[in-house]
Formats: sequence, structure tokens, C-alpha cells
Amino acid sequence: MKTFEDLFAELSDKARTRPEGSGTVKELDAGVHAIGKKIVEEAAEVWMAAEYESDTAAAEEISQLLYHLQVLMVAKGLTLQDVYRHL
Ligand SMILES: N=c1c2ncn([C@@H]3O[C@H](COP(=O)(O)OP(=O)(O)OP(=O)(O)O)[C@@H](O)[C@H]3O)c2ncn1[C@@H]1O[C@H](COP(=O)(O)O)[C@@H](O)[C@H]1O
Repeated sequence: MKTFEDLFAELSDKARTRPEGSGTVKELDAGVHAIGKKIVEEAAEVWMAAEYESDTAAAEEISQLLYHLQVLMVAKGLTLQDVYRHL
């Protein structure tokens, strides 16, 4: 099973190698403003799923929010340690 750290390493690699067909590369190219909007959209979907849908649906929405947060971190050049030091 993929961990948060595994995904971050994968996304960082995609940003570096820019493989054809990568949604991450496309999102990075769209920029911080577009990624930020996606995060707000996904956060709302997490809220709605948690309140009105199944635990499985909520977990899936949470995974998508975590993904988009990681894309923003990569776009900004932030590392996991930059975030972890605030936890
Ligand atoms: N974990 C994710 C992941 N979670 C969410 N998403 C993206 O977020 C979208 C979900 O958003 P929505 O619910 O709004 O669905 P949607 O409306 O169909 O999405 P859009 O039309 O806005 O793209 C998905 O379509 C994906 O584009 C993800 N995209 C990629 N990953 C993982 O990231 C890694 C790299 O992916 P690629 O860069 O695509 O190779 C792989 O391991 C993937 O599994």
C-alpha cells in the first residue's frame, strides 16, 4: 500500500522527469493558483462526503485532497520536512 511519503517521492520524480500523460505534470504546469482552486474544491468534497456519504467515499475524497496538497508542495518546492516540522 502506498504511503504519504511514497506518493510524495513519486510526484517529485514526475515533476523532475515530466513523463507523457502525467496528470501531475499537467497540474504543475497549470500553476499554484489552479492547484489552490483544486484544493478548495477537494476540501469541500471531503466535507460533503464525511457528512453525507460512506466512510469509504470520505476516505477516497481525503486521499484526493492529500494528493492535491502534495502537488502544491511540489509546485512550491516545499519538502515533507518543511511541513512535518510544524506538526
Ligand atoms: N493519487 C492520485 C490522485 N488523487 C486525485 N487525483 C486527481 O484528482 C482528480 C480527482 O478530482 P475530481 O474528484 O474533481 O475528479 P474529476 O472531476 O474527474 O477531476 P478533473 O476533471 O478535475 O481532473 C482525478 O481525476 C485525478 O486527476 C490524482 N491523480 C494522481 N494520483 C496519483 O499520483 C501519482 C501520479 O499520477 P500521474 O501524474 O497522473 O501519473 C499516481 O500514483 C496516481 O495514482
